[in-house]
Amino acid sequence: MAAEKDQIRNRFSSASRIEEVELELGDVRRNGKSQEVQYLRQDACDIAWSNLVVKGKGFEKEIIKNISGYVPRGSLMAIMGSSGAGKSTLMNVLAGRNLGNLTVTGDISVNGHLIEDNMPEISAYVQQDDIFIGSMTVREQLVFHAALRMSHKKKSEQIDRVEHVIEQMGLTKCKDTVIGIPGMSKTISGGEMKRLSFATEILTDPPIIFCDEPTSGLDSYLAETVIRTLKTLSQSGTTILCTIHQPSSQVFDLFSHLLLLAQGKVAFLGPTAKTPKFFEKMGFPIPMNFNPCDHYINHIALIPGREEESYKKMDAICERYSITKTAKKNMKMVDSVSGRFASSESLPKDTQRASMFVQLRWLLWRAIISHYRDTTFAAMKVIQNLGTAIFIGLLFLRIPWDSSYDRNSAQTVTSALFVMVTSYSMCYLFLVLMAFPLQVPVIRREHYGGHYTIFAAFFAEVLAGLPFFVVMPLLYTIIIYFMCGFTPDVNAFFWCYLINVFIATACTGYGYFISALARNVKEANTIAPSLLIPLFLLSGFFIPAKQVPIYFIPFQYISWFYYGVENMVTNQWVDTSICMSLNVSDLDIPIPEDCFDFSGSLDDVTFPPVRPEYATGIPIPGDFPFPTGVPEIPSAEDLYDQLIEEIMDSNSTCIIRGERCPDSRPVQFDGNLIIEALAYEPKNFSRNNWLLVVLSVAFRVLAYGVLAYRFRKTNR
Ligand SMILES: Nc1ncnc2c1ncn2[C@@H]1O[C@H](COP(=O)(O)OP(=O)(O)OP(=O)(O)O)[C@@H](O)[C@H]1O
Repeated sequence: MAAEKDQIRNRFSSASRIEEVELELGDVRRNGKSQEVQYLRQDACDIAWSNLVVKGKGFEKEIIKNISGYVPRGSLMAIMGSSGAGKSTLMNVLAGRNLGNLTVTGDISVNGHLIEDNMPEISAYVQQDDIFIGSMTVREQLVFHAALRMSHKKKSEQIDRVEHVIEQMGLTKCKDTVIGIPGMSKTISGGEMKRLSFATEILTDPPIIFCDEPTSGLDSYLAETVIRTLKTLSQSGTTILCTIHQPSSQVFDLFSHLLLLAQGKVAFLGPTAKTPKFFEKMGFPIPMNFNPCDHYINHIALIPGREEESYKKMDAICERYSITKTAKKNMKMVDSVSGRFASSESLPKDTQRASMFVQLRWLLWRAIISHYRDTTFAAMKVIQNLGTAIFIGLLFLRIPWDSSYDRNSAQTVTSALFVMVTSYSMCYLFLVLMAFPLQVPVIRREHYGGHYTIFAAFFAEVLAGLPFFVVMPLLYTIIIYFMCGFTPDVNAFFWCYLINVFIATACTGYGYFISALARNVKEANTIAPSLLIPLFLLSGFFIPAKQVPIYFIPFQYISWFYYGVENMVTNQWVDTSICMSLNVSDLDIPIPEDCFDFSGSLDDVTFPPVRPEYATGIPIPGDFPFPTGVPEIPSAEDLYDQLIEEIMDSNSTCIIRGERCPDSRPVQFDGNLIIEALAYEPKNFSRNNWLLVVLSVAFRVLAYGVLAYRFRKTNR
């Protein structure tokens, strides 16, 4: 015994804490279970909490009702209770996580140091749900965490640690397997996921580990394996607290300590070995061949229909516990250690946050893997883009590089421009909405774990996405531009591509913003249409920009549809000509012979200008959807009418000014008329391009702001 204590004394830096170690050893011995000695690590931690009261924000009802407790270093403690007893709430409060909706009063100390909001820095928290970036392999997940959380160590040490943890958690078989996304792609098994969660958290060998339901979803063998691993860790001095639901007897036997919660109160807290005696003294001995956990829970459960009786029984058990020797000893420990030191700065830190450069480097590495490794998702993105482009091309098919627009084809091309911008925006926006919200919970958890800043995570994500937004628009533009026979001009082609890039970056920025507002993919996809439709309707295609009601003007300012469509229409039609066929022989009125000699250049009669009333393309609300938005080019008959009027009025020789159409059709008129009819303005071209760039940045800044606000420290 003396030798053991000496051994511990040598390993343990703070001599003043030896009595507690002795107490722990005493507890182990008194239960007569084993000769095992706990060789405590240098940075081992004991946890105490006093007068802890927890309420839901805005609720009067207390979830945790003024409880105090003490967990000695090196304990493996099970927190048990019936459903709704407050286990997860207590765990979250002790771990300092997920406190956004809770009001907490009371003190929590580690080694006597009062904890404020720094528990995450000195502990690991294995949460119930295993969330990862699914396109990483098991090993990459650990290498990434080692790089960020052990940046103060050499690379070789990090890799050694990764390999050690892989072996320790039995992940060797699947170390190079891609983790996968549940419900979307093939994943490693549930047990492997759980072990990977543990491996990720124990990489840095933290002195305290919180585990929320570590065995949920595991079969009995795996559950025992996981708890056995925790047992080994605790034997080296790590303090581990687990909420757990009715473990098997074998698994339960591995826990050194038990905390039973009964509707927010302590029904028992102490060495597991003392629990049977306590219940026996209460008159509830464990029946033969009965799982002790089931027995304990049965006595502290809130039974539906017998609530009053259940509460009375719970109160009796809690009161009885409070006068036991175990409770008194606990209280003594709480009183002696609680808040002994005001500052907790000297406590061992689990994680050393890497520099911003290291954070960005590794986050970018992960984001690139996440964007481009998942071949199914990448292929889906490409197919979606190219498929949409080909569909639009086929729908508005024209001879490529054909400059001879007639009335119909001018309308078709203008519609194609609008459809190109809108469907392209939708494709890109929903790609972000399908992918980014999946990453947000991972970012949230890792940010709260202190591994990196939201800024680094978001910036890396944005950077990783950019190549896609540059390359894909090129393919998209090539397909549509040629299939739809847009204006045959190299400059115009490159502008069309560039505008598509600007639109892609603007609409994906909006996608990031919506994703930042939502809690998951479903929510993001639910709110997206209502945030998108106003911007879509304000593209200027349905209602000319100048007729937008004043209260919608702010939406118009942030509508990339408006800037994008205006620029696409301008790019296509500015200073181009639209040729019309005029069949002179069809006319049944006398026209001077020379009237349609198009070879001349007389200016006596100008070709009738298309008067605004001819540009009847101003949308009619009832005529939704969009093709009505295309200005109606005046028909040849309309033009004849005008022309003949002019001829009659002027009584002059009738020769039309201008050049022949390239294909010998007689009349051409200015494409600017289409721009005018839609109330777009060519002079806005560069302004719009700049505004698209500004929107791309502004939406991303906004998305970052929302994430930073949602995941602020006080919301942890
Ligand atoms: N933020 C909150 N606001 C209001 N009530 C809350 C809040 N969080 C939890 N509760 C309530 O507190 C009680 C305890 O919840 P908690 O999740 O801690 O129980 P639990 O013991 O972990 O239950 P289970 O085993 O079913 O997960 C429940 O009645 C729950 O509805």
